Amino acid sequence: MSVAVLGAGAFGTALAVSLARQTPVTLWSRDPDHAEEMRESRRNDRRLPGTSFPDRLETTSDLSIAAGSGTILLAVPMQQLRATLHSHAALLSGRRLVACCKGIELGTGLGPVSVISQVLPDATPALLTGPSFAADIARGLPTALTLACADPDIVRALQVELSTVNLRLYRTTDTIGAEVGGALKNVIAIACGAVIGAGLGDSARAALMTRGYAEMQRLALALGARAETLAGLSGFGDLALTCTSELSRNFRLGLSIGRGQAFDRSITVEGAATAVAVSEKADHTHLDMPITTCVTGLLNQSLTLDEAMAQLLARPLKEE
Ligand SMILES: NC(=O)C1=CN([C@@H]2O[C@H](COP(=O)(O)OP(=O)(O)OC[C@H]3O[C@@H](n4cnc5c(N)ncnc54)[C@H](O)[C@@H]3O)[C@@H](O)[C@H]2O)C=CC1
Ligand SMILES: O=C(CO)COP(=O)(O)O
Repeated sequence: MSVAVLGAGAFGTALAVSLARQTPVTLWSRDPDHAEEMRESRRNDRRLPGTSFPDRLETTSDLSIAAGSGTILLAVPMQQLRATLHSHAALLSGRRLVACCKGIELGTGLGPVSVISQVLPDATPALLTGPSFAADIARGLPTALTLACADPDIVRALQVELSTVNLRLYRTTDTIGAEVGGALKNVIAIACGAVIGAGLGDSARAALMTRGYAEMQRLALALGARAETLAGLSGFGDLALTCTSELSRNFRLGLSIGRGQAFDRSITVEGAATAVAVSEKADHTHLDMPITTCVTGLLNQSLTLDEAMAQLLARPLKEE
């Protein structure tokens, strides 16, 4: 079996490097210069510096070559997923497509599996998500992730195909739970970064993580997910990683908000758009998502951090 990874960012490259230690992998970049640069240097210095490519990793900017692989991983940012699928619909239709992005689409409120299903109804969509930094995967450090696909036979086959000696995949058929956990944990990580950046303390962070988890569960259950999925790697696991590590870009965006510093908006920070998308969804469905709403307010500068904290602390007292 061979694998293609579409999107030569940090995560796509890390997955390609990891998988190419055991199987042939084609890494596709939309930019021919980038694909050629990687082919010559055997590295991706633009997005994942310091990692050498295994022999079985090839790069290309020709999607018809990449699409010859049996399984296709989509490692483009969430808000670019629909455009990528539309641009290459003829080659991707009817294929096994494993989304590797985390987020909820602006405008539609859909997660990655749902976007694939909508754009390419003949494809078999899956989602690879959970706690992992690209740098850790590329170095071959021990990692465990969730692989979600509605089809129980296909998810088993993909689990075997995409697990490696260092990358252990757990499977689930609950794609909604996996989508929501991976998306919302980034929003909560921005909130946690903000309180740490402002010096509000580890106790405040623990409160946000726990109540943020309650928001993740509330949204996921309302959409038909299973509670145990949220307790797994794609939910609790990724929340724990992202809210506690400065390697996380979402957490670092929060830190910069808390410290009143500028942040480079060209960096991929999925939680920013997802906060807006989820706030809209919460409004339509009358779901109570106070932390997500506050993060949206911080990002669009309609709220200061002091005002956001005051709002959260002044909410009516309730049962846990
Ligand atoms: N970096 C990490 O540690 C991890 C990232 N992820 C997820 O992976 C996804 C991608 O993140 P990164 O790779 O880190 O981002 P990145 O910013 O390093 O790379 C994104 C890549 O997507 C490409 N791209 C953007 N729009 C495109 C389009 N329309 N068509 C083709 N290619 C396009 C860009 O050229 C770039 O190479 C995100 O959803 C992120 O949440 C998940 C786990 C870990
Ligand atoms: O998803 C991730 C860890 O699981 C990566 O986090 P960031 O996108 O915040 O860097």
